[in-house]
Amino acid sequence: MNKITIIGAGRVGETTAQILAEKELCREIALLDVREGIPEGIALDILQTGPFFEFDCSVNGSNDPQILRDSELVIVTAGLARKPGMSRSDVLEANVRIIDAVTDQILEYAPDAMVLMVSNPVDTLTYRFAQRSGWERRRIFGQAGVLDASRMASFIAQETGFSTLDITTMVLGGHGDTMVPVPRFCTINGIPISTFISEERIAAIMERTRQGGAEILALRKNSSAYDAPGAAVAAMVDAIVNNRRRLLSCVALLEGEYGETDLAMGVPCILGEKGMESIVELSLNPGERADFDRSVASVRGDIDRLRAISSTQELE
Ligand SMILES: NC(=O)c1ccc[n+]([C@@H]2O[C@H](COP(=O)([O-])OP(=O)(O)OC[C@H]3O[C@@H](n4cnc5c(N)ncnc54)[C@H](O)[C@@H]3O)[C@@H](O)[C@H]2O)c1
Ligand SMILES: O=C(O)C[C@H](O)C(=O)O
Repeated sequence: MNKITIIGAGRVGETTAQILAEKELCREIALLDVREGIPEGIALDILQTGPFFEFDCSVNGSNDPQILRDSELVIVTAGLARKPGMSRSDVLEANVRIIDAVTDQILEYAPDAMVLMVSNPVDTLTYRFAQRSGWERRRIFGQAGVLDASRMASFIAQETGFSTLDITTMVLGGHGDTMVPVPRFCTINGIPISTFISEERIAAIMERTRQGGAEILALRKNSSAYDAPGAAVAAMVDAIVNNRRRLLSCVALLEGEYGETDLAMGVPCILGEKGMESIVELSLNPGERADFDRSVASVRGDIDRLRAISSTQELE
């Protein structure tokens, strides 16, 4: 891939840019932010790590949205992060205004790009981008399940002492407290985790996964997570750039899959050079389906709030 632009040169944006550069996932990385000097400063700083990490792609920053021109992929990390005690949905109102502004810039300067949404609440903002852009859904997806699955894998590794390299996990649903870790689809080198971990401990790992973002936020205090989120975004970019057609849990627009429409949420997707190429429909058992439905209801609650915010904005 030639050019990737990251909108929002904050903690997640900066970490993502550094990893993309280190992995040389494109020839040009651009950072766009509203804070004066910051995107230029971060870009220069990352560029100067090139001799150590042996990359030679360019890294540029700007406050000018024209930097989006020629981007093949745009990663959106602009917006407020929650503070301790808040849910991700509590920043919906502030972030929808930012995402609308960013969407209009993408439509103007990078109308042929793919968009990877990261800003929270990510399911609802992915949906918002889709509504406002009217783009085909394969070009629009969000990051949530890759991060949540990596958290779950880390907890399973800690529990069992086995290598994370052998651990496969799957987390579906909305990226909030109702997310759906699915232990039936979690294995250690193909062997179900229930072979090694008791039912009670699996339940504890599922709950810790649901609270994974809040746990980091409580410890870091003034910052939500950004190291693992940046790595999760980079894993999705790697799948696209190298056309790996990986099966990853991504936020995707549902058009009848899982019996849902007019909704974006975490489901297993095939991610490759064309973007979100298809959604894989898993057969969920009654308990998993009930958890999934609870998550659907939660994301739909945010989408209803989104509609209320939109109509208020139209009146302003
Ligand atoms: N989906 C996930 O898994 C996941 C993981 C981590 C963080 N997040 C979310 O990502 C977002 C960013 O988190 P962060 O920790 O990097 O926050 P941050 O405050 O460090 O960075 C946000 C950046 O956005 C910029 N910004 C605001 N309005 C803008 C605009 N209109 N155009 C361009 N830039 C703009 C700010 O100036 C700031 O630099 C938050 O909403 C957070 O909740 C999501
Ligand atoms: O927890 C947050 O608010 C940030 C992000 O969604 C995360 O899961 O780390």
